Amino acid sequence: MTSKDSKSVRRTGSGTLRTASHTFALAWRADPAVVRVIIVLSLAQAGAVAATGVSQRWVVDATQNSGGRPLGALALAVLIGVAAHVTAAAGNRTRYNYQHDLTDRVDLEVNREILTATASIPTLEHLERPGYLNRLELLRRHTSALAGSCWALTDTGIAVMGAGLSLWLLIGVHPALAALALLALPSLWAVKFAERSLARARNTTAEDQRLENRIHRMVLAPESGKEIYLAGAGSVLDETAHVARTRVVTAVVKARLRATGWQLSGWVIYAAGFIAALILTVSLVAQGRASLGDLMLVITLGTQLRFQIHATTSGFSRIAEAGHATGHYLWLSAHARRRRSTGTCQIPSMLKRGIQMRDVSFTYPGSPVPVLSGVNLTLRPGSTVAVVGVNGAGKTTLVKLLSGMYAPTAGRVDIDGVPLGELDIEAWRRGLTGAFQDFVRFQLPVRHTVGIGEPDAMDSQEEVARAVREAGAEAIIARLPEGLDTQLGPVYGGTELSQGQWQRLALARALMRRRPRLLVLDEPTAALDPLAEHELYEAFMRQAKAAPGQITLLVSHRFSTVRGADHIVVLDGGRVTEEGTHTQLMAAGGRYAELYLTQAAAYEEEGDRGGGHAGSDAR
Ligand SMILES: Nc1ncnc2c1ncn2[C@@H]1O[C@H](COP(=O)(O)OP(=O)(O)OP(=O)(O)O)[C@@H](O)[C@H]1O
Repeated sequence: MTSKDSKSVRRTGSGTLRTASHTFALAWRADPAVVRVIIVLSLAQAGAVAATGVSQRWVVDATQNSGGRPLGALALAVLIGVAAHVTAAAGNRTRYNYQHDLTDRVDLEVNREILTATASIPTLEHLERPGYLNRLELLRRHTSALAGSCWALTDTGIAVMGAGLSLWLLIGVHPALAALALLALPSLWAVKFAERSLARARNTTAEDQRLENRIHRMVLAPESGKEIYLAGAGSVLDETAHVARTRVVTAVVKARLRATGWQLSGWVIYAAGFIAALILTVSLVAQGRASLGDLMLVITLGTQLRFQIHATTSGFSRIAEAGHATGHYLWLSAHARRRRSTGTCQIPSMLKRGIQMRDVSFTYPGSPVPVLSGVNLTLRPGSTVAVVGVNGAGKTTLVKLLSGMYAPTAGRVDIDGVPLGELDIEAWRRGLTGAFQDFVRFQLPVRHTVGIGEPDAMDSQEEVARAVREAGAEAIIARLPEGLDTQLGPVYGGTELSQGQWQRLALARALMRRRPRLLVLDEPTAALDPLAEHELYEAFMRQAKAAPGQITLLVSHRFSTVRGADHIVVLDGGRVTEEGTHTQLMAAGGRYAELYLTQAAAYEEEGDRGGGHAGSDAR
């Protein structure tokens, strides 16, 4: 083991202790009375096996010399034996049930902590890093081990105490019987090797586990199910998931087989030692140096020592599993702490200087090619800014940087002169709202599907009705059986909407937030017909003019919509190639003018053919 390895083992060891004390605190908070009961039962459990052995020795010896021992002592020995047996059997079951229940409750809390830590990271870029996602997957799969880490430690402590007591009694019969403990060591080592090999197998197949989960979710989700059905891609995806699963299972089964081999050889060594211990005790009895009661004690404790050592080793393996999950848990907590926004500057209630992008460049994690390069832009308060460009030009990426979902790789984004990183990011988020092309279908009652756009007002009938009205979605609600209370989506037996209707509700959701500093509309009307889109944008631009501190950022491929914006930015290959008003850009006769005229000609042609559908765009 290198010094680096041993350092990391030490770190995980102390990390397991730290996590165990944290989960113990969570269990205590959940139910202190139950924790007390578990501790008492655990301590009783530690002495139960030794007490059973001693009482059996007394009973046998008392029966042998019934004249020498009073009947009362025999009765006491029997009583102790019965009490120890009941404690071992019933107490163990009760303790196990209580521990199980508390572990489930702590598991819930731990999962909540994981979500909170993930959500506290201000940007979203970590959600696209395979390394991060793999560790998160491993952590999520082992949260119950983490939640039970305090019981893994106490159970192991109790098993060690119990085994210690048994050994002490065995040594009392003959010191050589202490060798039984030494002979149990190989099985302890075997557990350690087995755990390591299992952890390695899990780590190396984390990506396959994630792939299989994702494919299953995709196949079962109605949104992706449609395309998979039409393409007949179910069997191909099924095969991919199957291959990934097979790789996981093969690696884990191989590791388990190796583990079983190690453990079996450990137990064979112990069994040989136990037989030798029995032969030794029988010879001691024959020589009169030990009583039949001692032989009984060796049989009972020798058999039980095997279980106690098994409990110790499985306790160690639970600690190792918890340690494995602890490593990921501590990493996530540290990562979230490091990435947590430290900005404290407050955002003015109304932007005065607006948003400036200064020499901004951006490359997605893991990608060698920059998506945005040297972008300089000013978005003035009270204006509507439209961003146009062909597919892949970097429009959505620009929106992600402006809203703080991603941090620029170079350059900076200033809000009223303050770098985004120095702002109280939560406050900045509360000042944002937006609707996107890939909107979410929240399958909830309509009032919450819309209201969730402003959690503080989601139960306000008035606010939800206003947002619905402004998004032009009143006609959709009027047709629903229970109006705003209608459950949406087939997953919960609710009403299904068309793509365009869902999109209208997504727009209404974006409009729930009153007086945002930045309203982002990133092709949120792609599923609407062109006339409806045009009317909506006209309405948005009118509203934007009436809100002096607000910036409305509009991404669209439809130039008839874009021309009404105060400022138009043309992106090409991640660079700003033109900017200005529609009139200025047309006069310049550049790329914008070319795209605009091409699209206008297409509209006219279609109109001449009697289609009257101005829906083509500049893609
Ligand atoms: N999460 C991501 N990881 C890596 N590359 C990405 C990611 N998202 C987008 N890209 C790449 O960034 C480039 C710009 O994408 P972006 O979505 O910003 O373009 P866009 O102009 O909005 O395109 P569209 O008009 O098709 O919506 C594309 O080449 C795309 O492949």
